Formats: sequence, structure tokens, C-alpha cells
Amino acid sequence: MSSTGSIDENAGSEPSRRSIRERKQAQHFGHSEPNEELEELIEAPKPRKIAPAVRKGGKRASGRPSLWVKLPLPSQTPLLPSPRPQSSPEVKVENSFGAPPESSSQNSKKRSAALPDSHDESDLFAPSLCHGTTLKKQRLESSAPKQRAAPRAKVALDSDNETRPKPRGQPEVWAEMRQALCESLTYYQAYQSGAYTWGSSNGSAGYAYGFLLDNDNDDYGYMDEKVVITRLGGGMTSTKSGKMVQTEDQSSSSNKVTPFVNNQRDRVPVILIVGAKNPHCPTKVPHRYNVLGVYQVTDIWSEKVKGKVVCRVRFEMLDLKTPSWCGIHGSSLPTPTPDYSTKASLKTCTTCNTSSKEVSTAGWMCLNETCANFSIINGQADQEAPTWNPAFIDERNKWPAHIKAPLQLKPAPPNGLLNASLMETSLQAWKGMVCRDCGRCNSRTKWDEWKCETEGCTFEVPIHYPIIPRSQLAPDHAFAAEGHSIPFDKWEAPVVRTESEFHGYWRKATYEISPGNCITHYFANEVINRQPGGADEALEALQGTKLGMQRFPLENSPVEGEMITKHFGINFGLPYNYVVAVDSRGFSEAPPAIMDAVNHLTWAGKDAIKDGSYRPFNELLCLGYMEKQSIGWHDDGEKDLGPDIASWSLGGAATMGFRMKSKYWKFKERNADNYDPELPVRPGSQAWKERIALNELYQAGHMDEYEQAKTALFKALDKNKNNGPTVLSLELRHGDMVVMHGEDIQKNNEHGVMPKGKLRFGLTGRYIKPENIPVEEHWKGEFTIAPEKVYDGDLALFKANFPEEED
Ligand SMILES: O=C(O)CCC(=O)C(=O)O
Ligand SMILES: [Fe+2]
Repeated sequence: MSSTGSIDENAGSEPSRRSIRERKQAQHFGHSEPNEELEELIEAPKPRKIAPAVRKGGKRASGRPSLWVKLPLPSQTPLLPSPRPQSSPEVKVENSFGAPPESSSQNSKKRSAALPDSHDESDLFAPSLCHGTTLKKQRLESSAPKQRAAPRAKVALDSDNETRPKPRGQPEVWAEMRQALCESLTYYQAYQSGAYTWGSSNGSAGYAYGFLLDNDNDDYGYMDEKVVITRLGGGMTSTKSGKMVQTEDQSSSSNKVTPFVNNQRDRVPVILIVGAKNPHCPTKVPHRYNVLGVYQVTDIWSEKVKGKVVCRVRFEMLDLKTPSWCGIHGSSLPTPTPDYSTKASLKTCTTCNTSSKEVSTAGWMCLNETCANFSIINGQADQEAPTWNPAFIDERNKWPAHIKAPLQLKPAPPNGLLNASLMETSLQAWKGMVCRDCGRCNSRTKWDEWKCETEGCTFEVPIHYPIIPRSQLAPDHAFAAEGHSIPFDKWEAPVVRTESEFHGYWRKATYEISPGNCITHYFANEVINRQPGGADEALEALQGTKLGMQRFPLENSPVEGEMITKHFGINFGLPYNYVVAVDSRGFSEAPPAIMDAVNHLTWAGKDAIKDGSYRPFNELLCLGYMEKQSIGWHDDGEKDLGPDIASWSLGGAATMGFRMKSKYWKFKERNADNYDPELPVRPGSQAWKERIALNELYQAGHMDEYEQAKTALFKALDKNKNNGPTVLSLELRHGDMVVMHGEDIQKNNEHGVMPKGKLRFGLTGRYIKPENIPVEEHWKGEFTIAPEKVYDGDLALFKANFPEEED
């Protein structure tokens, strides 16, 4: 899949999960495609800004390009009239640029490359999309039940918008937030591009499904209630002031253009959406994002503006019987029986012998990019303020009535009865909802319901989950085997693994990531999991309990407006200081499965931390991950937290990775001259082994070899690489626990969790320093477990079964 376009390339993204306090988080964007991968997650480390090259500022260009010509395509077909027989038969109708469709290489890989973050494609925790972000650090003054930080604020509309005439009607479907738009509409899941395209993997460039017309800085953009003309993007660079300027020619064969060529050739309609920042909309747009309707692509061509080639597309609304909401209130309605005879004149270039439409009032120009006469009107290459040829605007191209949009403009709301088969489709499980009553696109912010966020609108769809059996969610060790689990963890230097240990039925592996900083993996087995209060019971109970899980807002939203994590969460015990809008319920009010988790984690914490620093966990965060939801790279180090953290995995398997933070991993020296061989080398950082060897040469006084080795090192160094390898991957299965012990784990390293199954719960226990929590909240972190219920690692059971074993 790819997502391309010229307009509003606000880098977007969406959250993966956010941890609670100040950890950096991953977010995702949902760039999905209609039928296959419905949701992609691209994850990047840390909160990060969109690369300027793809972040369009959004203000329209001031000053008009003085020259305005149109340029067409190579081959025979400049301005490409649509491929229907009735329109200009002399114009060839295939690929308007005469170029072969782009190959499959411009699929999701390319798309990812166009993302602001240069994340590593092979990064396990960067499956597709989710960009680092941080959960909002908003202190919860009190843990009184709090609703989600208010229905996401309306984003300020462009000031021009206010002065436009009143529209004739209201859009059938609309959104205030980009994430809600993308999560609710299968035809529009582009967080950072104007166009949402899909289907590029089968040797074609795919098709455009939806196109957002927003920050359109094309002075020549055009929109009325029937026709839209806009540019197709590419070649733009953001200036320091955020203004987008075209610095390169737009390529007619780029993946920003070819999907539209395919739409035109194969008669695949495109659904257009207008944003409040679009300066060309004839009327005031009521919402931030407003679905306009279903359009055909009638023409795609190139022209030269200020010396740069610009690719443009003309769209025509298919259904004139239902007048567009964006027409001017009180104006006469467009005739539903259009005049197909109006046509812009088509002239043949005497230089290249190709035909082009006359699109400008300034006169006819050859639109063949390869022609010496390209984009020249009456011998002039720079025309002043041209306007569109009215005949070109008024053209009406026939469209067979039976060809409809492949996707529903207003998708029906989900019915709320999720069953196991629907869980197969990740988007089904956690996509947004278009309100049946008011047409608003809403993200699914709560685990248990879809709810329209429009004030006064009461539409909601409660979700009734069936309990999915453990055998389906976590078949891994469903053999009823009583043996110890087989470990599949992977690690590399400088991580050191201790000898395998057993603790009754538990297998234990401890990994030292740096001296004194250890991660212990407790591998559960079947016997452990099926005990009362064990993983099997907790997995079932969590599915059957209304926990009130919701998605967290992210602090640094990479798209305009607020974004929320993909996964859901709820906090118990001491209030999570930095969590926004998450109820923090006391342990005494927690459902039994939560206390089972606390019980298990307390045992693991005590077992793993033997140096006297163990502090009983007084907070538990329960995260729910549906299919393809993950938590990207982040750390759990916050000043109000103890350094030790333990987690219990329930349901689907997951990989938990650890790596050094970029700021410590990345090689600092820009070139060999400022390399200092006396600085200590941090084990695990970039080229650390080579540097240690290099520094040894220096220390031994072998200067010639040192210089040679230094030159070789700098030559081999990948200076563009920002992140080091995952040095430890824990393969977590149902019932497993992990204890992180030591400040360095959070300070110098980061971790991420990528669940693989359809449903997983990650329950994480932490110690929150009570001195920073209001005294009246302290009771929330307190709990007592009856002595006979205190989890003992199932040791008594093990001893009863294996009385001959020694401790
Ligand atoms: O889901 C998990 O197992 C761990 C989640 C995590 O890293 C966190 O809550 O900070
Ligand atoms: Fe974490």
C-alpha cells in the first residue's frame, strides 16, 4: 500500500501505546488498505517531529506563479481526457503519461520511506506505523473518575473559512480529528498525505481511494460543486516559516500520480474530502474534515509553474442528482442532466504532433513535457495570472451509471457484536465509527463501546465480547504438558545471560544488560497457568470484566490535533501521575484478576530482586492489545517511579525487545579528525568493539596502525543509522513474567512490546513513590492478600508433586 498526495502532508501518525508517565512512546498511523492489511503501524522511537520534507505547512502560496502553463505528458497524450469513447476520440487514452505503471516496488516500502521517520524497516517494533510520542504528562490532581480529556477540541479552522458563503447543506460524513477520520473510513487512512492509495503490490501502482484536499497551496487549485482541480504533490519542500515551496519538478511517473492514472484508466472513482484549510472551497466548510462525494478522474496533466513541472488532476463529481453540500446556499442547483457537448478545444502541437486540451484562458499550450514547445503560450513561457478555460471547467464526462464507488461513502456503524471471527480482522476490532445520526467519524476510544463525541448526539454502540478461549488466543503451550517451557529468547553482546534456573515449575533466565542491571524472564508452563488465580483464569476474567479500558492521548501528536494510542489501558492502585483521563481505582476496588496479577508480580519482584532494594508494587497498569496493536520503543524511567518493574503476559504471545537509546548508541564524532581515543567506549554502542580495538592500538602507541584503522572505521560507519540493534528479545508467552531491575535499564535503554496474537493483556506492576501522591490517595495503593492466598510461585504444589527435589 502506499499513500501519496500533495496536500496536507502533515506528518501523521498514531500512537502505539504510551506508557504512563514520561516515557516516550510509539504511535501509529493507520494506513490501511481496503482488504488486506487494514492497519499498519509504523513505529519510531521517541516523540519525534515530522521531517520537513513531508510536512507541509499548509498556508497557500502567496503570489501567483507568473508563468502558468500546462504541461502534459510525454507520449502522445498530453492533457488526458478520460478514456471514454465519447470524449475526444483522437486522444489516446491509456496511461496519460505514456509511462508504464510503476512497479510493485512502490508499495508500502516506498510509502514508509516517505514517512517522516526514517525508521528501520527491519525493526521488529516498527512493523508498519507508529511514531514515537509521549503520553500527555498531565498530572492527575485527584483520581476522581475522569472522563477522557474532553471531547477532542475542535481544531481551529482557517480564518478564510469564516468569511466564505454559507454552504447549501451539510456533509454526510465528517470528522474533527485526522485520526478519527482515518480510523473510521476504509477509503481514507492516510495520516500524512493528501491521497490514500492502495493496491500497489501486484505490479501496478494501485489506485487512489480517497483524497483529502486541505492545505492546498496551489494558487491554481479550483473547486466548485461539480469539479475539483488540484495538484498531485511531490517535489515540495517546507521553508523555515512552514510554507511549502516547490523545489523539484513533479514527476508524472511518480507514485503520487500513477494511482490516479489507474483510477482514470480503469474507472475507479475516488472519494474526495475537503479540509477546513482548503482555500478553494466555494463555501464555508462546517468541520475540519468533510467528505465531499464520489468523483471520477477526468484529466491528469503537467504544466510548468515558476520553472517547475507541476502535475494536476481534474475530478468531476459523479452524481449531480444529489446536489453537493458545498454549493452556495440559495444558489441554483446544477442541472442533473448535464450538457456533454461542452468541451475544451483540443489542438495538435505543430512541433511534436500531440494533442492537448486548452485548459487556460491565456491560450493553448502544448502539454507534452518532452516537447520543445511544452508549456509555452503564444511563444511565452511565463504567463501572468491565467485562469481556467471555462469550457474546460464546464466539461461533463459521461460515466456509466452502474459503476459506483467501491467503498461505502458512509459506512454503517459496527453492530457491536464482536465475535471471534471478527477479531480476525484487526480493523474490525478497533476501527472507528461513523455516527449513524450525525455522520461524525469517531475513534473507538473505549474498550467496551463506540460512542459519538458530538455534543448532544446520543448514538452509541455497546460492544459485547464473547470470551475467546485461551486455547484460541494462546495455543502455544496448550499441550497440557507439565514440563518446563522451552526458552526462545535471543540476546547479543553486551547482554550476558546467566545460567538457566528453575523455580519449581517456573523456568528463569536472567539477562544482564549492563553491570547490575538485570531483566529476568519467568517462563510459565501449563501447570502454573491452570492453577486457581493463574493465567488461564485471569485471561478469561479480564475478558469478561468491564475494566473501563480506554486509549490514552499522546503528548506529541505528529498530526494536527490530538492523537490517542492504539492500545487500551486502565490503571489500578496509586494514581498514575501522568496519565490523562484514566480512572485510577484503588486496589480494594479492583476485580480479582487484577489482584491475581499483583499477587503474581509481587512474588516475581521479590524473587528477582534479592539485593534488598525491592519495593512492593503499589500500582498496576493493565494494557489491552488487539490484533496488530503494540507498544513502541519507550522507557519506563520517571522520577516518581521506583526503578523496578514487573509485568505479566496474558493471551497472545509477544516479543519484548530491548535496545540502547539512540542518544547513547549513535557514534558522536562527525569525522576521524575529532575522534578521541581516550574517551571511554560504552559497550553496546555503535562500533563499540572496533573502537575498543582502535583505542588499544592508540594506547599501545601503534600510531600508523591506529590511523589506518581509524580511517577504515570511519569509512565503514553508517552515519545515517540512528538506532542500534535489539540486543535482547524476550519471547513472551501466556503466563510469562518479566522483571526489570536497575535504573540503567530505563535510563540508557528502551523497550517495546509487539504482540503477535489476536488479544493480549500486559499487566505491569510498578512502585510509585507515595511522597508525590496526595495522602488521601494512598489507600488506593494498599492491599492485603490472605496469607494462604499469597502466591508462592506454585512451589508448594511443585514440592508436593516432586517431594524428592531439593530447594
Ligand atoms: O505489555 C507489556 O507487557 C509491557 C508494557 C510496557 O512496556 C509498559 O506498560 O510500560
Ligand atoms: Fe514499558
